[in-house]
Amino acid sequence: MRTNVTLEEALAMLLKESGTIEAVHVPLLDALGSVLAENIVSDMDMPPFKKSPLDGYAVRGEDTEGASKDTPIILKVMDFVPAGYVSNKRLGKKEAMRIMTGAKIPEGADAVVKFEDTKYTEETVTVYKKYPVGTNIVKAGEDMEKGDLVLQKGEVIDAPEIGILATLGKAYVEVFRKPRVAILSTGDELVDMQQPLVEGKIRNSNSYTIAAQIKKLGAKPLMLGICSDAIEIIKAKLNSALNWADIVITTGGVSVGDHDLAKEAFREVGAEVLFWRVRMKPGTPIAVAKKEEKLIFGLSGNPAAAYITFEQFVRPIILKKMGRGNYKLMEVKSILESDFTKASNQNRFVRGNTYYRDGKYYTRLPEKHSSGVLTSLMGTNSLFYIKALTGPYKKGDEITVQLLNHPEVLK
Ligand SMILES: Nc1nc2c(c(=O)[nH]1)N[C@H]1C(S)=C(S)[C@@H](COP(=O)(O)OP(=O)(O)OC[C@H]3O[C@@H](n4cnc5c(N)ncnc54)[C@H](O)[C@@H]3O)O[C@H]1N2
Ligand code: MOO
Repeated sequence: MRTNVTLEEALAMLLKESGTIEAVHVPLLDALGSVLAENIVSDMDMPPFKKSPLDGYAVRGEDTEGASKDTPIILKVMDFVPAGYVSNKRLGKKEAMRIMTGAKIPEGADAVVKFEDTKYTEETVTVYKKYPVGTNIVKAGEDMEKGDLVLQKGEVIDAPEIGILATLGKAYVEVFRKPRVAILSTGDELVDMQQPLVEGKIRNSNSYTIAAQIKKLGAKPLMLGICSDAIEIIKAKLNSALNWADIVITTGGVSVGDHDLAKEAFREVGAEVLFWRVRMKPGTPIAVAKKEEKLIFGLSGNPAAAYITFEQFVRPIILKKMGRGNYKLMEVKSILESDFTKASNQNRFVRGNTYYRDGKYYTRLPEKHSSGVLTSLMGTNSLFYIKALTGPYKKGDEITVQLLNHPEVLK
């Protein structure tokens, strides 16, 4: 087991130890937020036929030859083609068909004139200028052609990709399975919210915060509830978690106290502890173990430390398992809105609320910074990343922040 590793060493070790999960077939909408595990090749032209981009009249370009304001040309309207229907007639000389946006261009027609540029009756349409062949005709395959590699394995499926897959009739798609992540909160002081809050106890909040963090990434949380500081119970819970989950998270019991049993429990279920303690604040005592392909993250019980270490270490592993190539948090330069005078002899992550105004980011800090304080995580959309041995920082200084969510744009 390694101890007191740097942030970079810890993350590199974890990324090396974890791969991508297997692929599964899921109904199209369930693929939202997942990563595609297959290449998608179009088996058709889209649109499948030449279509009109306008409401107007389908004509033959050559019939409009010589048309002008003073010498308009009158064509005979011989059919009507709404979208979704086809005309079984063929357009002949000096003929036109009334056509709606999205309808298939009838045989014989090679241009479309929009309503506003014509004068029309039930029987005739008058055209005032020349429309060269191809005017206002959408080619078959304008969007995608048969044989096109439309989406590639590894792409993240967002709303537009869902639409493309629907266009191609993919009711099911192959994606990397969403990881199952079990959460176990340890500590004799914990009660769940249904239980009475007797003296000396506090309610378990970590399981809920972490389940929400997991859900936000598109993975599947399983809350195993709370567990007292008793090695046999922790072991039993860990074993059942390892049966189901791809990743296991515990909180509490990773420090040096008499009841800090997490590392011992990890070893007793047959896992190898990769490291314990990372040179960062908060969350220093994090321990990570590995059993077969599964990582067990032992996060600090302190709510803010658990939240921040999840973002630094668990988030990238979940994303990598989901097949995402890019799992780094975006870093931006921002202007600090208040002083931060605490000495930082190691890397530190400070809760921040970053917003954007007139082309610049600004970051506000909460009043309380203790890793046991949950309420100052409220509104945290970013982390002020203080590198070891830098600072103190003053209001107005340019700082580096990691963005956890999109900042608000203020006027
Ligand atoms: N002698 C030392 N003591 C401590 C050290 C140290 O280096 N030497 N490190 C401190 C630091 S830093 C941290 S962080 C904590 C980490 O402790 P644990 O991970 O063992 O966590 P616990 O002691 O179990 O809990 C810490 C704190 O958080 C509360 N907690 C725990 N679980 C939950 C939960 N599910 N929901 C809400 N709150 C929870 C718990 O009651 C404690 O107050 O160790 C320091 N000590
Ligand atoms: O490492 Mo701890 O989370 O600072 O209180």
